[in-house]
Amino acid sequence: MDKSAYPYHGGRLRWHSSLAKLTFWSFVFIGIIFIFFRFHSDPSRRSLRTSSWGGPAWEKKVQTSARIRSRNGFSVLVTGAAGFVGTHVSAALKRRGDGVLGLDNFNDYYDPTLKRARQELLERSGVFIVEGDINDAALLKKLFQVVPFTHVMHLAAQAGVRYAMQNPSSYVHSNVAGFVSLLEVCKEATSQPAIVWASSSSVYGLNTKVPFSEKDKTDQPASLYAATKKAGEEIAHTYNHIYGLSLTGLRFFTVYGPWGRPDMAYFFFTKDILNGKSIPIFEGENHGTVARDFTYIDDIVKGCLGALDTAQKSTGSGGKKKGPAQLRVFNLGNTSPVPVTNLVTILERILKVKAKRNVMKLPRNGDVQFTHANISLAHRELGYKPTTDLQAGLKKFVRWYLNYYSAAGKKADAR
Ligand SMILES: O=C(O)[C@H]1O[C@H](OP(=O)(O)OP(=O)(O)OC[C@H]2O[C@@H](n3ccc(=O)[nH]c3=O)[C@H](O)[C@@H]2O)[C@H](O)[C@@H](O)[C@@H]1O
Repeated sequence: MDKSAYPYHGGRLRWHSSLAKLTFWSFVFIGIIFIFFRFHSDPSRRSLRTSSWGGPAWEKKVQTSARIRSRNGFSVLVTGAAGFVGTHVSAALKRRGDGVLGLDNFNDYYDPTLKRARQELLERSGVFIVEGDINDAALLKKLFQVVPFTHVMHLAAQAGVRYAMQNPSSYVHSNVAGFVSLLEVCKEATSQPAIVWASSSSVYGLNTKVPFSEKDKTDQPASLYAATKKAGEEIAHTYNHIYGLSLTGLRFFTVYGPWGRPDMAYFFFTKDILNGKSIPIFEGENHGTVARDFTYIDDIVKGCLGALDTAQKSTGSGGKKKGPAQLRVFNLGNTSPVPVTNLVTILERILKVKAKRNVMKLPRNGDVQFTHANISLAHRELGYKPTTDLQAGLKKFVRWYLNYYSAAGKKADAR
């Protein structure tokens, strides 16, 4: 057929096809822009996205959750309440009659489904978690207007040692800026709360003298994570000095257990062993042992409660210091380091599956070769005495893991 005999028809076809092309390329363009903003946006901004808050119904929920139900009980704001340690501490405080209000930004550093499941667990025991970021000063101020918190258990943080190389700004955002934002609001309160917060064993960095003691220097952090926790300790000193805030930092040593963090080795080793995947096991120079002072969550919770119970009142009010206030730092470890290879052997025994071990040199990714806590100070001052060894604690973890991931058909979306 001679196409030129039908010029109009041919033009229409051409017009249709160019319209289709235009539409197609517009979608591609919009898609690229969407992907760009989804994956390249500043993580700090991403986590600042908060759900709506405020209004009489919301305030009532906040007040009810924070209401003290025991004699001499506390009213505690728990930041990072949907996190691993935050969930356990919130539940324990609630159980003994303290008022507890949670705050969490539910970011996607690891599977947020797990955080939502922890939230459900807490909600069933009467703990409400406000969805918001510690950098949101307006939200924090509002919370302090609604509830005169006696204590803040500050556990919100960007955790994980190795991830700091991938997303450094998230550490500065949460562990430095977020901490300052929280302290700013606390110091302004008419009745300043006492603050207990999570530092880390990683502040001991490249130290070689063991066990690590609070008296040791902490000026050789091996990761940005450790550096931000160390910065937190210095910031705590400043706010204590200028504003009279009572501050207690707890140096946690590799905390593990049920409802744990999927980015941690014991957790994803379990997942990978069960899936027949090989696991990378780090070793030091000349096949040197890499070991951790793994500490069971229930022991850590007891340490946290001990710290809250012995925290003295802040002395300032409305941003003005009235006198010297308490400033403390404690190691909370198990004080019996276990080589990572032994951790794997224990998991093999519990899971009844042989691991595919891929032993490799400790990468330069922020990891240190060993940790070991001296806990005599915490024992003396907080009555802290860990009672769970790694074998017993991992058994409890595996029981929870199998139950959690089989029960709801949930996928162990560990990393
Ligand atoms: O105690 C602490 O301060 C820190 O404890 C953990 O950090 P880490 O001890 O490095 O815990 P994991 O990431 O679970 O690693 C445990 C051990 O397994 C080793 N590992 C890790 C990953 C891997 O692929 N292979 C491997 O052998 C690490 O070198 C380390 O010795 C937490 O992730 C930090 O948030 C916390 O602050």
